Amino acid sequence: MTSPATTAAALVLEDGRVFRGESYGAIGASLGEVVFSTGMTGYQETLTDPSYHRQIVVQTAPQIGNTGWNDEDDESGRIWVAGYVVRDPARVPSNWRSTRSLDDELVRQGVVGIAGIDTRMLTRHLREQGAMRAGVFSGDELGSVEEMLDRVRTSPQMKGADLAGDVTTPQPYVVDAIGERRFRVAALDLGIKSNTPRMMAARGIEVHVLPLTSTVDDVLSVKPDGVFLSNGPGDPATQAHAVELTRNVLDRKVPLFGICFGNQILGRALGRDTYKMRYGHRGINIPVIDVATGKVAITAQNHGFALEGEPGEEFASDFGRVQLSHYCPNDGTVEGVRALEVPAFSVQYHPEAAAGPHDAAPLFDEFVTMMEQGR
Ligand SMILES: NC(=O)CC[C@H](N)C(=O)O
Repeated sequence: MTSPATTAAALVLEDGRVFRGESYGAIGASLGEVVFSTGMTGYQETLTDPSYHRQIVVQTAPQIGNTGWNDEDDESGRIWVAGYVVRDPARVPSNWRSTRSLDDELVRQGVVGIAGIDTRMLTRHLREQGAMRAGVFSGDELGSVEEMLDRVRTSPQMKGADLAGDVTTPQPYVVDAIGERRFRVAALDLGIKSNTPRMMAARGIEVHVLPLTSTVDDVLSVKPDGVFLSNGPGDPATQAHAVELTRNVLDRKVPLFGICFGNQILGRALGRDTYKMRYGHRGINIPVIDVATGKVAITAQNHGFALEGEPGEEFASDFGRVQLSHYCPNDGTVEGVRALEVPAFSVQYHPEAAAGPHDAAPLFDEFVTMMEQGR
């Protein structure tokens, strides 16, 4: 096999650091917030997770693309990452489900990437300096460092980014329950991953996925046994409408469950602020402690914002007492919130875990129990 000619590419960070490599996927320019993910598997799920909208993802796993691209693992209808940074792309993908190479899929979807990067050095830099704006440039877009840096420094920040509207479904749709329908859930789509309704459907839940602009009447017209707040991209501080909607749901005591962005929205609805973390949590082996039981779960995560507060802290809200129910022992970040007087809880991590460990899957059963008790 002869190796194809390579095209030079550069990753330019807002602080002036430049990493040179070769183009991977589409040739062109992409701008976004550069973040690293430590997952050793699941690159297809990562690439298609709408929460990564406007982010340039660095994979710390050195080899990417080994299992190609398949028709089953997408978490949404397209790749959402703005750009992609890898060390060593697979030359020959191999998997029984693979229908094409990752490289070809990135080209097909116009996603600009870069390969041959020392992703360990880059990750250490991001851990020290924090996630920041960056650009990947190749082909005609590869300019002088000054030019490229100027484009990076004039691109939008992640703090203050209002992005859920870009990824939400334009129209409501229904995911049928598998087997007998036991419950109906209204799921507010802030960037929902396909595996979430699937996990609910497997528990007899008919999921009505609703656009971000839905009103409380739209939600109630589903006659929901429960309301779900999904994951999603951007800064939770921009989501005033979702927060207000959540407050209306809490007022009516409809059981409510949220994941990731949904956790931040519920926390804000209960009066807590969110802040931007230095470099966030993205990976599939991140420990979380449940304050109530002291048990540790190994979890899949993808977040750059978090709720303020101390592990286990209790406080008064407009809806009664609340506890910050889960935290990450690595750094003390709040990873869950539970209302103690209305039926509502949420977690910052991913019980749908695609890819990832299944420790947290029972949270969907807890939502089911909450809906049973709500009847
Ligand atoms: N996966 C998510 O829902 C991410 C939530 C939010 N955009 C964050 O980065 O923290």
